[in-house]
Amino acid sequence: MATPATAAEPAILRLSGIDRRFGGVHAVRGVDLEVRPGERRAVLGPNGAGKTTVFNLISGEFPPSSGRVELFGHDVTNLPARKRARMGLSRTFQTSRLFAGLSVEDNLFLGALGVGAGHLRMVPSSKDGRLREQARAMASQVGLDSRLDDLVMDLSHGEQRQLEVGMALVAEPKLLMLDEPAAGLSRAERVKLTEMLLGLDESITLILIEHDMDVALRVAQWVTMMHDGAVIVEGTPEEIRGNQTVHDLYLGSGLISHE
Ligand SMILES: Nc1ncnc2c1ncn2[C@@H]1O[C@H](COP(=O)(O)OP(=O)(O)OP(=O)(O)O)[C@@H](O)[C@H]1O
Repeated sequence: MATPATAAEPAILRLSGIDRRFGGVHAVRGVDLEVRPGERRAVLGPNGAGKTTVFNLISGEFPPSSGRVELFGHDVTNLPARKRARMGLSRTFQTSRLFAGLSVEDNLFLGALGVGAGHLRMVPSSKDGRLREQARAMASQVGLDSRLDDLVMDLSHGEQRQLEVGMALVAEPKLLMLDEPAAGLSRAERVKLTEMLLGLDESITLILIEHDMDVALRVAQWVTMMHDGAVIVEGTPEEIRGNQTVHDLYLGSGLISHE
């Protein structure tokens, strides 16, 4: 299926027939997916559709039962998560991976150091200043500049989600993957998140799992809809809004969660 990007551009991510079973649960069934550089892609679907499992297969939390994962033109099917992170993949998780006892700035500093990518290194002090600057700039980008010195444990839920996005971004990824970044955010926070995502540098490719249709369909140029482990529809946000299957399954219910 064609995507909005030109066919001449090589894919930044290609999944070919990936399958994943957990014992008797067939969580992901023969998924093919191609994402081009700079694309904004949303992955939608009801609870249990297999979205997070696909994310885990892309980031390398575990391997597929069968099929192939290519990142930045390389076969990474059997490469561990930290190596994929070093190649330029950065992601958030549904559950927080922040350092609750450290400040916002220190979290972002550690993110800039590459802690999330699993390669913390000793930094000469000359570089320390640059990374601190990077951390502060990122706090501003995700709307946390007034909270720099505050401990993560003292942030609101919404602020923690903003920081998680900042932690993923401060590593300067080529591919950014966000797992339900709007979950639990207030309406005002969701609007801010949407603006921030729309303002991301064009060089960053974004894949987003999101139950909030306003956020997902505003940010995405292309949408992949999953159900029961498989991709059932792909299209532009307009096509997705007008698709009867999607409507029956998801949008028409008016529900965010079906379980
Ligand atoms: N580690 C695991 N062990 C066993 N079953 C799992 C595991 N991870 C996911 N599953 C199962 O795989 C299926 C797909 O789950 P997944 O979390 O990928 O769905 P999802 O679309 O991300 O759902 P949600 O929107 O609720 O996050 C579900 O039936 C889930 O219970």
